[in-house]
Amino acid sequence: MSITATTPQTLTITNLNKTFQIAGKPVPVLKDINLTVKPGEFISIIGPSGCGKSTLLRLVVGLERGFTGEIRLGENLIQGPGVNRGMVFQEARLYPWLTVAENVAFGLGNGPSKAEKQRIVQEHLELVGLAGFVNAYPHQLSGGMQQRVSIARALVNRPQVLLLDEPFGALDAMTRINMQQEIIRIWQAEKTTILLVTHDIDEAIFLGDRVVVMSKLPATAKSIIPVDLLRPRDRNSFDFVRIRKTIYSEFFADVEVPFAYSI
Ligand SMILES: Nc1ncnc2c1ncn2[C@@H]1O[C@H](COP(=O)(O)OP(=O)(O)OP(=O)(O)O)[C@@H](O)[C@H]1O
Repeated sequence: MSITATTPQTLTITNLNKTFQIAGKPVPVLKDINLTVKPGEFISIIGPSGCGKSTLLRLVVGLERGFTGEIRLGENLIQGPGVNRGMVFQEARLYPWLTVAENVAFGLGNGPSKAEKQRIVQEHLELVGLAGFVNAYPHQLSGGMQQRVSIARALVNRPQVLLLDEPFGALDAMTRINMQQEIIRIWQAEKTTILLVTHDIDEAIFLGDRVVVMSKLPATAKSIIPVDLLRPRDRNSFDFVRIRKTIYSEFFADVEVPFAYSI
């Protein structure tokens, strides 16, 4: 059963442009990004290193200012951080001196009573499969378990949009595949809208309803490829391989590679 209270709304990114100042010079990073994400949709974002994928997520979560264009959740303009959006980073970023439960409770602030907090934390630890680790400390957990804690912490305020910035990048291959299945299970239970940045094209296809391929700087959303495959997905199926080929050619179309690739 879902523990998400609010129904997700459409996320609309319109004519989004972001320029950084680097060594006194303007560096346009994002150029005319337009993307409409349906409530509960899972979007994967891939693109060359340094093209602005993290910047895009940071703009949606409200951590980055100074842009032109609009980001809206439903009717509301996004102008800063808010509890309707949660973010998970590549490294779990847990407080080492707090227990698992205290780390998850941290995001709840002072609003709920102690008993209410305990209930919410327990629910979310069950959701990520860590109900038995309430009193453990981060150093007593594996990398995958730590990432589950950070996912629970990001979900604890029942966000409408969950932003995942290479959340499995630091994990070994087996744990990564396991976590991909876990995130699908959580997404299907919670029906949260998800934007995932990844460097792994197979991961993007395995997880996403659509894959956004960004260009090199200044980055545009140069193609948006629907992944019309039933779930659970088979990475070796003919259609998965077909979509992988399409994405590879989009991805490498404007990136110089010193080798011939074949798949
Ligand atoms: N706070 C900042 N100030 C100045 N420039 C920045 C800042 N943050 C990011 N940039 C620049 O913006 C560009 C995009 O960075 P970003 O981290 O969004 O890329 P990315 O696609 O997520 O990279 P990667 O795939 O390597 O993680 C880079 O050229 C980076 O130097």
